[in-house]
Amino acid sequence: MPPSASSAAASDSLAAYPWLPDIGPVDAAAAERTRAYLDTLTKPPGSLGRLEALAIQLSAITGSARPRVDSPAVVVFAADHGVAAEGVSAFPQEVTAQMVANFVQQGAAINVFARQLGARVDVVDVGVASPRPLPGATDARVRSGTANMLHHDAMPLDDARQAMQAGMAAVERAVQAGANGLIVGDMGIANTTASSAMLAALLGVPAAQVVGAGTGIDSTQQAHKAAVIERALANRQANPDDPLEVLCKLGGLEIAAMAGAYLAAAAHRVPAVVDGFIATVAALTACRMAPALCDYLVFGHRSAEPGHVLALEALAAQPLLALEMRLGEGSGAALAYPLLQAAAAMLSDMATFSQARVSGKAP
Ligand SMILES: O=C(O)c1ccc[n+]([C@@H]2O[C@H](COP(=O)([O-])O)[C@@H](O)[C@H]2O)c1
Ligand SMILES: Cc1cc2nc[nH]c2cc1C
Repeated sequence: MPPSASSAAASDSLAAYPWLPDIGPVDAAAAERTRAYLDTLTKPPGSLGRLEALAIQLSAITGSARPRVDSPAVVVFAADHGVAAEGVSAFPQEVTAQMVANFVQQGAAINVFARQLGARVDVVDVGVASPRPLPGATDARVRSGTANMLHHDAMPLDDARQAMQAGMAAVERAVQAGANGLIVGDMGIANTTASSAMLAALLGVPAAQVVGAGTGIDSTQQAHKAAVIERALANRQANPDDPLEVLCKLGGLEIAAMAGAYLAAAAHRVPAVVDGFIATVAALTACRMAPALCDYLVFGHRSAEPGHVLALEALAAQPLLALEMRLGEGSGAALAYPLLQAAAAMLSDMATFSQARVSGKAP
């Protein structure tokens, strides 16, 4: 996107959503300098492929010739979904709170992958349907789960805004504590239903095209899930051109918090790695609210959830990994994170042709 288009979009979003942080365009000059510098390093030009594009993006985001991403933080937002009552998940709702306890006790996949990165995991309750507070989690609960979108709007505007602000606050804490990279994850039984409904509304596609197995439902259950979503879409009539309305009518509190987290990370010029399906729907929503955001996001992986491909295409995003994972929690983003570190190390540690006295390309 040319800088003028991007800054116009940024100020448009500020006018529409004055409570969002101001996000300027990424640093095109820093990106250009890194693009040129990469060709002075001891490798055939372009031979490190998409790692080179990633290094350029890290320079564009941070404005630095030597971007640093050595101190990542993981934030997992947890919330429940009223639509779970429709039998759309393979697991019962209480698993959300139980997994929050597992995150706190360091036993989940994201804890294991975060440890490999030396990153702390902040588990933020923005809407779990359980007694509060959840020991060891950050209590930022807006309400105890959304309403069932089949019969009511998932949440009022004030709740969505509060959840987005909880996401921003979590990033603020991480950045103040020294984080220079963010891995954002989700936990919420039935949140693939909410994400699928949002995506179908935003893209104007049938639910059957975006629905998948989630935590592991079979094809009959998937047909039921798609039918529930179609009825919810008909009942809610969300305006596809109003991403905040789509979030309120069909979304979730952790989805709102993730959207806020991406926006806050971009405002701090800190790269945020987007995880799987739910995370990408949150990113799409945030990018529709503040188009300048998109250049600040790194897409970690392509999940096995079929709607993820459509969400990525809508963002023109190319994920780094494709491991057939469908876990959430930020697990795919955490596994991709070492690629950001490799891209940054390439810029800071590789010798140039002249330093290493290696001959350049033959004329
Ligand atoms: O991130 C993904 O791509 C993803 C795909 C399928 C399932 N999940 C996780 O599984 C939960 C939602 O699945 P479900 O079947 O309850 O809608 C929620 O906690 C998500 O983090 C996550
Ligand atoms: C066990 C379990 C772990 C999860 N992590 C993210 N979503 C999940 C859903 C379930 C069911």
